[in-house]
Amino acid sequence: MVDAVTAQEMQQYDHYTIEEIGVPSLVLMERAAISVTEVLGAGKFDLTNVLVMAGLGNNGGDGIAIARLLAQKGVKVDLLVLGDENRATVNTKQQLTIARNYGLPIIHRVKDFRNYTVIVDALFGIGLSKPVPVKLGEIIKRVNAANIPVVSVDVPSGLDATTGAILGSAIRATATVTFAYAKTGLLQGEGTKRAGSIYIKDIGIYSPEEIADFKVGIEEN
Ligand SMILES: NC(=O)C1=CN([C@@H]2O[C@H](COP(=O)(O)OP(=O)(O)OC[C@H]3O[C@@H](n4cnc5c(N)ncnc54)[C@H](O)[C@@H]3O)[C@@H](O)[C@H]2O)[C@H](O)CC1
Ligand SMILES: [K+]
Repeated sequence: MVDAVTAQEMQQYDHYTIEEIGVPSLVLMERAAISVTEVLGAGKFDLTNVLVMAGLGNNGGDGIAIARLLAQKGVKVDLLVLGDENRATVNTKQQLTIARNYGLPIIHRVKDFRNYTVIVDALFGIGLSKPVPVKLGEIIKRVNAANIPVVSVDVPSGLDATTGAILGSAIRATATVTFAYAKTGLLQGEGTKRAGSIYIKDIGIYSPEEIADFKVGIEEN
């Protein structure tokens, strides 16, 4: 049984699942978004007025999909997209197209984060390897100062998913919904203080070892 993985190991498992097994990355993104929406809707969070903060990487893509799923359930949600959309990943651009086709309004700045009842943090995930850009660091500080419950997607944004170090500034989450396996950075360093309650969600990504076990199990049946 795999305990916790580094960002690099998770990227390898992600790549293996997409390239070798053949699960499309947008399917993984959709399952990731559904798993976070389930945690949000499980009763621990007040969904009266939700803010989703999305970056340009695939973590942001998860966030945009979450906002769309919440809106389709009739939840009042604002979708804040930070950065130049032209620099977004392919999957995140696709999520923006889908969100717009469903008529989701997209905002690019927030006056007062205290107006929301819960904030979904999808700025950065396991792909962050250098200090967060200054402007986004300021936003992270304002969110932390607002003392509104925050649910982080995969890892608290600004945290190194492997070491648990803070890369400039990092979100202080009430809960973190992480995909497939815990990340070593959530269990050490500043990670233990920033992650909040950790939910590990199966979204269809497994280590090659676990897939090998599957095959054995299936053959024996
Ligand atoms: N591996 C999986 O299990 C799956 C992961 N998913 C999600 O994808 C992220 C990882 O996405 P990636 O594109 O590699 O990087 P990040 O989203 O973590 O972004 C970090 C990277 O992007 C640049 N960046 C992003 N936003 C900005 C911005 N506004 N300004 C400047 N730069 C920005 C930055 O350079 C960073 O280096 C993973 O955590 C999961 O959430 C899939 O959705 C499902 C499968
Ligand atoms: K995040």
